[in-house]
Amino acid sequence: MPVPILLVTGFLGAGKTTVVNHLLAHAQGRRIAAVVNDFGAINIDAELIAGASDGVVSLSNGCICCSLEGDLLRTLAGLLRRDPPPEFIVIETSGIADPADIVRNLMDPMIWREAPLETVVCVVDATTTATTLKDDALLRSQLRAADVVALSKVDLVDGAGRAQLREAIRALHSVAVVVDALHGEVPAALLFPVDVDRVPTPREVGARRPAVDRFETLSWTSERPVSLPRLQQAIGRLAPKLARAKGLFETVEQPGRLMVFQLTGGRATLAPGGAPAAGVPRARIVFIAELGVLSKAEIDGVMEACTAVE
Ligand SMILES: Nc1nc2c(ncn2[C@@H]2O[C@H](COP(=O)(O)OP(=O)(O)OP(=O)(O)O)[C@@H](O)[C@H]2O)c(=O)[nH]1
Repeated sequence: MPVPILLVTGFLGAGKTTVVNHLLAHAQGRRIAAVVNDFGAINIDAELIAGASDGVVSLSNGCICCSLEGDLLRTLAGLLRRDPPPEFIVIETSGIADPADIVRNLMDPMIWREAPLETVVCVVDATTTATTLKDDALLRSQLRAADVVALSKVDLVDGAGRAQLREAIRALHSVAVVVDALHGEVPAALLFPVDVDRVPTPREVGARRPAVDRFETLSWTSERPVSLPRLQQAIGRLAPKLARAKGLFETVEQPGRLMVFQLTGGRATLAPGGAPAAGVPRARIVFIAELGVLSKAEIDGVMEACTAVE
């Protein structure tokens, strides 16, 4: 039986992991394997994915649309050799991935025969303005690859903003189904094929584009817990330069449990995470910025002050 692939794409921090987690939580007994690509050296997403019944494979420190494309194909081949193989495979791209290149690779005849690409979902942060969507080539490419556009964070915009964004999406890519996806809620029927005997049609893909390095990732780790008031100050300083940050760490205030830190679209949030794992640093944060905007020395300088003992 072919194993359908669901590709989840979308810009940095759009809400892809949230969509994947919602999907896995509503898998209704289906055996799903998740492949998660984080651009940074530390794959935070793999730890934030819960409930992939057939396991999570993490690909980090590069992008599966370019530097890690061979790793993706090898990973898929490995999943298909499992006994029993998964019933579905979900691939979460990194936020800087151009899905057109991934789609092209997934049409490799060997992969296509055993694991056809069924659906491409593009998660779009509903707070994105119509102008940004039109002006950003990467966002446009992510959108144009999609069968389904899932609007995340609809709770953060009013009806008029949402309507404008929907109109801009329709103007760029009228064939996609656009749905509101508050906290990742995309209807399963849009993602899982109803008719398992139907073979997906191969997709048209354009010529390969040269990879353009627009973002870089910097990782910071520490064996010491983070002080929350100091972190707040540090993020206040760094935020204007950041496209995205996320991390897992213990805090001075509540040692012995992990906090999940997220910064996207200038909004920082902190949520309780699981128990700290042995053998990994107590604090791990990945920062993503436009090339040349931030240096490792600056990150280290600002972040080390968050752990300094009085
Ligand atoms: N308010 C609100 N926040 C959301 C919603 N969906 C996702 N988020 C938050 O947005 C932040 C980023 O979500 P993720 O799912 O990690 O985004 P991502 O696209 O996987 O991020 P990258 O993999 O780093 O590109 C997290 O703090 C989520 O909790 C939503 O519908 N509403």
